[in-house]
Amino acid sequence: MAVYTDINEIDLKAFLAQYDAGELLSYKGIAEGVENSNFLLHTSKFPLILTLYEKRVEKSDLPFFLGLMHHLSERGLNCPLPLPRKDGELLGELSGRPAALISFLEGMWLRKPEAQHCREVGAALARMHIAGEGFELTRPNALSLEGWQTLWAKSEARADEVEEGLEAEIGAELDVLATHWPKDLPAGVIHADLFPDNVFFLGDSLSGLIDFYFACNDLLVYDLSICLNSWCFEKDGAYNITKGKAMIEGYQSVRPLSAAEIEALPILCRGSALRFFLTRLYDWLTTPAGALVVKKDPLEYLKKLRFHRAVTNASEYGLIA
Ligand SMILES: Nc1ncnc2c1ncn2[C@@H]1O[C@H](COP(=O)(O)OP(=O)(O)OP(=O)(O)O)[C@@H](O)[C@H]1O
Ligand SMILES: N[C@@H](CCO)C(=O)O
Repeated sequence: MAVYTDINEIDLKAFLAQYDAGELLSYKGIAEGVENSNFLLHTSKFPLILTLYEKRVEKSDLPFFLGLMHHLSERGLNCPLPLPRKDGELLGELSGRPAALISFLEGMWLRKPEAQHCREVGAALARMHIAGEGFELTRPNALSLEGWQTLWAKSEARADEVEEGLEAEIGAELDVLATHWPKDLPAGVIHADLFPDNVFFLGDSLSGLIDFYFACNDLLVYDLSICLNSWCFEKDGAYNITKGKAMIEGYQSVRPLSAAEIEALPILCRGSALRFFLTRLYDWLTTPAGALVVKKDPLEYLKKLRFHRAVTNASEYGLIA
């Protein structure tokens, strides 16, 4: 359960009084997620999500995340809208953490997405990339090449505890990625964590995207590689080419990829698999036993990384030339 910071009713009522949000009727912690503490609030006016920002979120990045949700929402993307306080600020403080209220989005995330859902996610991702144009703030990707090196330095010495030989394998992978990472591809605002639990559906229709707390400026097609990794593999570790093809077609129905972007897909998929392997590995090694959070398996992403390493051509993802 991701409630790292607890709140009490008195503090919450005082916090809420800074907003034009009505009277508090009820609140409860939300069990999902691993990054921040989330609560569902019911007030006399509307339901709201209260987020307390935890370890991996820099306070100085919050204007980017909250401003981006506002920007995307104004451009017609269905995503949560931060509620301004009476003084106009989007960010407040509760229980010693930076905190914000955002609108509640109807829908549920899919435990077993199918190809048709992957197609919708691809299209929604491309719409987000286009809607992000013109956003005036920028934020470099803290979890790209340099950030991976920093994370790795913190886990490297204990990596072989997780699987024998990992220290050498990941060290070599980082070198390959540093040498071959593409630079001159179309860039813009990316979501950077568009996993199934961050996409809501009502029935079979996509109803919205949430959790913009890794959003940043990076290569647009890198974001697609994150979605291929998180949506298009089966539980047994096999890549589902039907889902991959549907996702890429969905994306291209809104924003066609250039030849250079297509060519870069295998290396980008390797990078994004490594990114999630590294954050999971770090959490695996450092989260204390008994913490109220479900740790995610780093080896799931190691298997994906190995799959991508063997890919020689983007057509293996389901792309039709
Ligand atoms: N705007 C929203 N509307 C409805 N439910 C929401 C909203 N934001 C968050 N939630 C609920 O809270 C849960 C956790 O939210 P979120 O994914 O932002 O947390 P996180 O800790 O950042 O998670 P992650 O592990 O995906 O990074 C979601 O799965 C969803 O159930
Ligand atoms: N989506 C991430 C967690 C949030 O960074 C993962 O599954 O590892």
